[in-house]
Amino acid sequence: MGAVRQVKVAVLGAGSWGTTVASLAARNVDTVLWARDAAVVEEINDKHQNSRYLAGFALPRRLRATTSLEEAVYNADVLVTGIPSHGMRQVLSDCRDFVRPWIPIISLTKGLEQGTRLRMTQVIDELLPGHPTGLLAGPNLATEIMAGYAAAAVIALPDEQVAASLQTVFASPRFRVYTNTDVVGCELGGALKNVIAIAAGMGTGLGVGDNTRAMVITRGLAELTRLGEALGGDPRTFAGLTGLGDLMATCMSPYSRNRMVGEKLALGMTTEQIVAEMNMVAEGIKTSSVVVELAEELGVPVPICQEVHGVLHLGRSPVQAYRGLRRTAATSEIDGLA
Ligand SMILES: NC(=O)C1=CN([C@@H]2O[C@H](COP(=O)(O)OP(=O)(O)OC[C@H]3O[C@@H](n4cnc5c(N)ncnc54)[C@H](O)[C@@H]3O)[C@@H](O)[C@H]2O)C=CC1
Ligand SMILES: O=C(CO)COP(=O)(O)O
Repeated sequence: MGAVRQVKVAVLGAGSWGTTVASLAARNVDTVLWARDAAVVEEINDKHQNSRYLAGFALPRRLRATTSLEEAVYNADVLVTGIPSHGMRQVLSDCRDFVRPWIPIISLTKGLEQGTRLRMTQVIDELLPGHPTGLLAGPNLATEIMAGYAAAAVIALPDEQVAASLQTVFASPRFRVYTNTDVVGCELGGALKNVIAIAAGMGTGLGVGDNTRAMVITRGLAELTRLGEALGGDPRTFAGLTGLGDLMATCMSPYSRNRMVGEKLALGMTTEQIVAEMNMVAEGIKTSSVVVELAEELGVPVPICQEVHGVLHLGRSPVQAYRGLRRTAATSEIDGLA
């Protein structure tokens, strides 16, 4: 993939992040963005904007959009999927007849599939077997990237050379793209941090102190690392951009949708009310259930995720959740299990 300008990229999903990554790629290579909504496609092609998801930002003029999956995908050299986890399987299934057999497929999604409990690259491997499959992740709040703030991400694929060949597709002077071969660790970091961000948001909403929030973030990292390692991730990955880095960005930023969900729960809203008034996805809501199931099956303690799940899905209150966390026994910081 040396002659990068000749590479054709298809990005599926024109939400905040799909549109942002397509905008990054369009500055380097020929890029087409697939959206299911004709009005979104029309606005991107005619006005170079996506006001529903990225209001106020100008998109590259060379970025094209289409509602046709076949048109987006049939001659792509790289397929990028920015569909929320609950819709990924269906969209992949709809486009599998058009995808060329050898091309890399890169997931942008930070969630686990309900029911199957699969990571998104596993869902891709199931529906489109035989492709080099990986992901792009890191502390990357879409609106900050669009506004031009510097950031870094990781492109993770099992083959280092394929990962390295894709760096230039997404990178810019303000967007550093590192490589990693630990797909499992990078993918789990991105999915699990969303659940901890809901806990951090609840803390913000309840008015806890900064020390308390730091405790939640740090012990959240311990939880994420423990479960991630049990599921096959490299412990070093969780201290990197896709683990600690993304956890910090998401827990600290008022732009994070997951943190916002936590804040609204603390104000007394129910999960159903919050989802009903959101026009974007907060993956941590669904992923919290999968995390609790996986942790129980593997015997890995995840007290913070369990409290978040309790508030989101079992009617516990955020105050009860924070009281519950205070009651968790403090054991050895490094080897302890809670
Ligand atoms: N927004 C951000 O800053 C970042 C988001 N992500 C991840 O990227 C993924 C996508 O998130 P966003 O673009 O932010 O979400 P969004 O809520 O802004 O947009 C979601 C997009 O997916 C489409 N969609 C929803 N359900 C669908 C379905 N069943 N079938 C087909 N299309 C469907 C929507 O029409 C919309 O275009 C999520 O997993 C998120 O965690 C990752 C990094 C940064
Ligand atoms: O993953 C993200 C930043 O890296 C975006 O987080 P939210 O989905 O919580 O907005």
